[in-house]
Amino acid sequence: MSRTRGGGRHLDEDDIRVRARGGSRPRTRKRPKHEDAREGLVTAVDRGRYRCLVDGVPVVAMKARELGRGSIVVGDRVDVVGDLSGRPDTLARVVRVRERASVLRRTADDTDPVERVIVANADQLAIVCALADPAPQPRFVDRCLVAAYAAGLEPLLCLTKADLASPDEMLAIYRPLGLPYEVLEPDEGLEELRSRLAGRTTVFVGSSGVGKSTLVNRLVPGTDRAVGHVNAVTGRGRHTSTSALALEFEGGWLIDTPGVRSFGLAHIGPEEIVRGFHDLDEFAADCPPDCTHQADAPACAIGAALDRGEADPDRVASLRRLLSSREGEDDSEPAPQSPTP
Ligand SMILES: Nc1nc2c(ncn2[C@@H]2O[C@H](COP(=O)(O)OP(=O)(O)OP(=O)(O)O)[C@@H](O)[C@H]2O)c(=O)[nH]1
Ligand SMILES: [Zn+2]
Repeated sequence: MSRTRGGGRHLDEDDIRVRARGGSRPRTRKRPKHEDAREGLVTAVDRGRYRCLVDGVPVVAMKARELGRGSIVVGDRVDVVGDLSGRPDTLARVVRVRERASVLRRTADDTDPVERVIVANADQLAIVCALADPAPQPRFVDRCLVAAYAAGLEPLLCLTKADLASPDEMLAIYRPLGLPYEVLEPDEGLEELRSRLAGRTTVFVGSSGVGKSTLVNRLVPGTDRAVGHVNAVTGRGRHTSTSALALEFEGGWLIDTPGVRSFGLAHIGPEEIVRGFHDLDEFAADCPPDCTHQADAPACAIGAALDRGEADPDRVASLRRLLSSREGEDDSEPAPQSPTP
């Protein structure tokens, strides 16, 4: 039972708005609890339409009015009612968003007070960074790490284009963080990476040209078409404007984020970053309120632990670098190799 008034004609955004505002809605027989709702997973969002996988069938849905302004994002587990056939020109309704196990957020830049949830329920953040062409951007990686720690996602560093340059320098920077990482070449197998992705929900982020699409395509062949030419929500032939797209992968999900080039970190406090450093977090409990934990912070307990030889200097340097990554705005330029004390 499609909600179209005029039969199975093409629905567009205006149709929906008109109908949602319209006063006479003979179709709504009240089903307050939506007992017939089925659970779905949101795999793409495009201008008020949600593509949901419901019992293995991709269904396009709109948001039920009763949900108000709350956001629905890729990765959300939702309850869906209405036409769940998945046939063209049918439109179901999302009536509930289930509690999220995690939310990955961003702001447009570090001063933007409006934070936006990009993806829900992910558990891993694959940070794609090229070793050359474009030059590695540790600053971008740092900001992604901060976003991952704040969201409670496990970071996974994917260093691409290893055929062009050595990973040694980048690995030296990130080794103290104990990150899982993958060094990737175009002609080498992806077995280890695959095993790290299987059964999990992984968000891929990367700045332009680092080879993220190439990598996602190698993992899930055929996504090029889905992303580039066919609208991921409606399946129709026009370019998509989705900001994220979930692809099934070996018992889990890969979530590509074509529109996400950087993370504004305005919404993330220093505590959330320190929380990602389990070995330093306990020292921080003794810091004065609003401690910056930087080298010049008075009475910083992390600094004191460093002086006593109880904190790992490389870890402290990494923490300080991540803390200061909140202060800049521009992700796009390669980071100056700042020698952190
Ligand atoms: N040498 C080399 N080139 C690669 C590798 N991976 C991707 N490339 C090339 O790098 C360029 C950018 O790759 P994309 O996969 O489009 O990069 P992207 O990160 O998706 O960037 P956008 O398309 O801007 O989102 C393309 O010309 C690829 O062929 C690699 O491992 N080695
Ligand atoms: Zn401190």
